[in-house]
Amino acid sequence: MEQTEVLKPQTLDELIQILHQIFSSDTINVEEVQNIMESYESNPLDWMKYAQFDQYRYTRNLVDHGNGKFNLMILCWGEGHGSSIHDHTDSHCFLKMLQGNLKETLFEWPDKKINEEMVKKSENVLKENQCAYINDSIGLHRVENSSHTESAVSLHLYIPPFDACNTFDQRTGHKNKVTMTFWSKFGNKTPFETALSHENN
Ligand SMILES: N[C@@H](CS(=O)O)C(=O)O
Ligand SMILES: [Fe+2]
Repeated sequence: MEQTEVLKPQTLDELIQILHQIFSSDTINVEEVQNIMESYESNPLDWMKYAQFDQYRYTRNLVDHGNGKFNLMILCWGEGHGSSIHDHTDSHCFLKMLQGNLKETLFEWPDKKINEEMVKKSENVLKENQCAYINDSIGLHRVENSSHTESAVSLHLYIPPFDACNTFDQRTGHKNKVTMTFWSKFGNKTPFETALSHENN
């Protein structure tokens, strides 16, 4: 344990190795993981093959499935692309910037009984190499690349993995379960039919 705290991953592969070590035990030290994710200095040569964009919306590209314990993926955000407001299915979620900036807006969980505009808690711009953390007890979020000129790339770590989440209507707080899909896995584009049968967040 002590050892991993001082390790600075030099490459994405090294970061992945460290994550495998850390998650071989069942306890999660959020701050430790956040520090390690942050200490990796993004090098596009490490992650280029996973950075596959779509013209219309952000893509989710699987990098490593952590022996079933975690999912590590690279999300590619074109200009103006954003997510809906969503939860994280009781998982831990780490979000590290690899390129560009993303705006994260936090929301409170809506009251199921009342139909009203959701309450914004905070807004934060995530910059290159920064690593944010969220889980369902912190709240819900929306993530956006608000730039009209630059794309953005982020590295997401989910423990445990999940493939469905709830999205929320900002005006009413109504939720909707959606299945999430991978645009590519391990650098290979997902076949069209498989990708089509699911929705993105
Ligand atoms: N949690 C989202 C991305 S996010 O940046 O909110 C997802 O896994 O698609
Ligand atoms: Fe998210």
